[in-house]
Amino acid sequence: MASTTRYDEADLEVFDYVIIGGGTAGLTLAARLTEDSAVQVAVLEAGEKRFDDPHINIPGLMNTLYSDENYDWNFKTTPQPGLNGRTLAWPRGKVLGGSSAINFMMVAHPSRVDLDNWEKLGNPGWNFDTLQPYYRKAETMNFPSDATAEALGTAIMDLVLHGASGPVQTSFTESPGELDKAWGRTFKTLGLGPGSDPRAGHTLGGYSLLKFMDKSARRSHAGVAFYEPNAARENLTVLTGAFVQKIEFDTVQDVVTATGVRYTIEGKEHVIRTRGEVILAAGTVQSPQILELSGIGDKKRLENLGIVSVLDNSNVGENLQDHTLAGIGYEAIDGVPTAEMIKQPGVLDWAINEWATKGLGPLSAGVTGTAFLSHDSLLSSEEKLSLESRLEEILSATPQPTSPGLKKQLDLQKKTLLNNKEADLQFNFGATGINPLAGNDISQLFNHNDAGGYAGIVPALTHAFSRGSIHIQSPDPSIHPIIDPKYLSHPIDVELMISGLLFTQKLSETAPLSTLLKDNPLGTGKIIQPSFHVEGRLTREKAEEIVRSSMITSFHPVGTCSMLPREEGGVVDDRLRVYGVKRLRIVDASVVPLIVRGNIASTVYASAERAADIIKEDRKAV
Ligand SMILES: Cc1cc2nc3c(=O)[nH]c(=O)nc-3n(C[C@H](O)[C@H](O)[C@H](O)COP(=O)(O)OP(=O)(O)OC[C@H]3O[C@@H](n4cnc5c(N)ncnc54)[C@H](O)[C@@H]3O)c2cc1C
Repeated sequence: MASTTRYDEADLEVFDYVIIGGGTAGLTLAARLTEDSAVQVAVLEAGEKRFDDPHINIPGLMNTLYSDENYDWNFKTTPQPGLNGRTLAWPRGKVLGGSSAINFMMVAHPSRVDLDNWEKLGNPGWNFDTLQPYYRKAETMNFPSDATAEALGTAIMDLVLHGASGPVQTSFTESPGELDKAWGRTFKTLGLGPGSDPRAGHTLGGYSLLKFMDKSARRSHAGVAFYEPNAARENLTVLTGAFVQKIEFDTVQDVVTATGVRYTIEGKEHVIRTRGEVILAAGTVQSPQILELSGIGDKKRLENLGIVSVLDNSNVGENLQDHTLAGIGYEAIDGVPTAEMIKQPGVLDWAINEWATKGLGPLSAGVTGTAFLSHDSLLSSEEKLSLESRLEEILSATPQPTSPGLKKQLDLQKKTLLNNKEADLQFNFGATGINPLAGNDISQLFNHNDAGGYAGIVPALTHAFSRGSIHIQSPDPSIHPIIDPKYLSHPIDVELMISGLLFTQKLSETAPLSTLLKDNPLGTGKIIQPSFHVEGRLTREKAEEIVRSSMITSFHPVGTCSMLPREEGGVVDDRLRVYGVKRLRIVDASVVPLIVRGNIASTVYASAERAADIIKEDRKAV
């Protein structure tokens, strides 16, 4: 039985806005648009409302969410030639709250250059300065206790840059272990400590990160942040278990206008109508899927599937970009707490109790550290010279993009890459081992059979050069689209991932982290987790093998309905209106035209906050 609000009545109403997808962006929009009690909003969400579910709420249980159809759409990529032909799992949240309810809860921030690039690509008003207030608007940052602040070195946090009254709660874990405390200090030893709050727009270096959780270490996601406090609003209707099939249009004298949405609930078909707009917020996989199912996309592709073309735009589903990661576990010395301790009898029950009663313990932690580094700071000066000449070589040898839009994007990316003040890699850190074979089932990512406890150091690309696509393969909405990210199809991505893995070795050998990790008895550095089969030291060749055999998504796909000029790859304009259709917008991660560094949920919230203001302005102007 679907847990719904007034779905039986919804067919009879006509709404000002019908939002497809009650996820990160969709619920942000719904909350902001219904601040005006005269505006009627309906949200259609295929997943259910699971606000009291411990699997969602307890940070350390996040791995139990993946591959489970109660939470995850369970998408898979096509076999990836760059990854030895492997097929990867692509988790996406199928629950009220969307992917914010199943993500790793890491809070990150793009650089000024990242966001200013959006404007340079032809989107006036989308830049660092215009978006910065919206990051604050969405957030309430909870300061850590004095002891935690001291242990984690959070003095860099600048109150002015954070929100104090927004719906989404952010906090630090109040139970840092020895490894968590060592992370930021290790970067300081290397002279790579951050000089300012990561939100300043230019910060590089390693630090302990904020998580999307409240003071009691409960996950703060779009469902509990934006929907729960507003659930009683008369003008907000949220239908869960509502699976959208397609958008309905009226076409009069070649003018196509969105008028409603067809969806099924418990197998029965319904149509919900709007006098205003349909807003697609189904995420990077399903926003292009729903457009194509509705007849918006490449005409030939759709007609081959028997779908009547409503609007020919071959940009739909293209420009797919993602972050990718491949990590290594280094063995912790005996007695240093790691996630593996949960395997001991009785510890899980104790840990759940610690979390439930005090918001503390190992389950309140998860990923605790991150770092943003330019390739410039990764290596010795000799290695750096060799890498830089290789980068130049690869960049000039790689075939140039034929589309003018992609050329503009890659030119901006090259500038970022060659700018030593911009990050090329993110390094994530948690006191846990990693399963190198978990690519096809993320629920197994932290499950491994190696004896001992580990510290996982996980480099991730910040600005991948590879581009892929997502397209439907059937007119049946229940058939998953074809997801082909073309990982590592650009050789720069391979080079950077290799450099990232090599740098993990350097980190493991730098104090204080090094003092908490076991030495290899053969005198070859620290002990790398046995499943990675590294004998002796990690070399470039071995690192490439690990990248190709264990690299996975970093879960941040964007770009499939890019906000760009149409002739340069765009699906929506700078007011997020779908080109060629009236009363249809897209607001979610799919509109991001060029991927930004780090975890993107904060950027999705900020963009949706800004989108709400744009939509309100446009409503006034009518
Ligand atoms: C495993 C994982 C880990 C991540 N870790 C982090 C992290 O630590 N930090 C971070 O900042 N970001 C992280 N991210 C990324 C971030 O969470 C997402 O980029 C962001 O939440 C996407 O927001 P969205 O609004 O675009 O889509 P979503 O939040 O996914 O919302 C889309 C919604 O639309 C619904 N929907 C889709 N199709 C239909 C349909 N046909 N009918 C009805 N409803 C539909 C979905 O069920 C979903 O609720 C992670 C993501 C994942 C999956």
